[in-house]
Amino acid sequence: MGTFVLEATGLVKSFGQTHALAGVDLAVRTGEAVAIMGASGSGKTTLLHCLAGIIRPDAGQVTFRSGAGGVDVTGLGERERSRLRREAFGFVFQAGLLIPELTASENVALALMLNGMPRPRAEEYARGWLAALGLAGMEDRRIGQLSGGQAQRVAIARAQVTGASVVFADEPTGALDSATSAEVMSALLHSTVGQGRTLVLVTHDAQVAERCGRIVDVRDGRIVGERAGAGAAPAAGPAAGPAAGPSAGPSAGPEVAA
Ligand SMILES: Nc1ncnc2c1ncn2[C@@H]1O[C@H](COP(=O)(O)OP(=O)(O)OP(=O)(O)O)[C@@H](O)[C@H]1O
Repeated sequence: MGTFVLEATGLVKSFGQTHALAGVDLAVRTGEAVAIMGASGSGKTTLLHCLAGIIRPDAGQVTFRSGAGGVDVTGLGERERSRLRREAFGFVFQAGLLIPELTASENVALALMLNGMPRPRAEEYARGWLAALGLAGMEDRRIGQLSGGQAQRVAIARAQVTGASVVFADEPTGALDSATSAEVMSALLHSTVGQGRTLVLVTHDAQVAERCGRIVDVRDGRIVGERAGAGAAPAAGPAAGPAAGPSAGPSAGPEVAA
């Protein structure tokens, strides 16, 4: 029924004797915020990495935009998967993985420059996104001169400036206090599902998970339960327009960088 922005079937992944994923099916609709929860070692990050084409499962399939014209992510070679990740996906990790020697705006602009956009235009887009995420005036600070929450908002800007259809976040609030975590989650949700994009996140934090529309529980490499969170359900139909998104942030799609 219908198409999914991501559809995983029968995912199996082992590391030596460890069965990290033991048969996972998961279908994600455009505009959903899905939280993956579970104990340490249950397979959450492995699942996220398979969905995002970072690692290849031993068995099973991940399809991006299933239905006509869907992309078999698991069938792609390393180069094509890397291109798909750069153009269609965005990533936010606990540590942010920002480059400390660069400024906030350079960190964000880099994502566009890797897709071929000239630096002045990339920096202009980056500044727009940073302003939209409440960081106006901090564009020229190096990452070490920002608070943890501010740095995470830079990471959110970087994940989305390319117009990513799906943002993957692994413990995006893991290092933050609860007030800052709530702010960062608001920024993350507003700039993803608020714009009709899709968010898939891994978290240990029940409060963070509750803000998503859907919570999936993983145990021993399997999905053992699923429930609705308090977050909004996705709008029916295809991606909503950018009306609800950060107006100052140009959602430069991958085609802009061509
Ligand atoms: N690259 C790897 N090499 C070997 N074992 C791995 C590797 N990646 C994951 N594992 C193992 O696979 C299992 C699942 O790991 P995964 O990181 O997916 O769990 P997780 O639920 O995300 O855990 P955590 O909440 O602690 O981050 C664990 O037993 C882990 O040790």
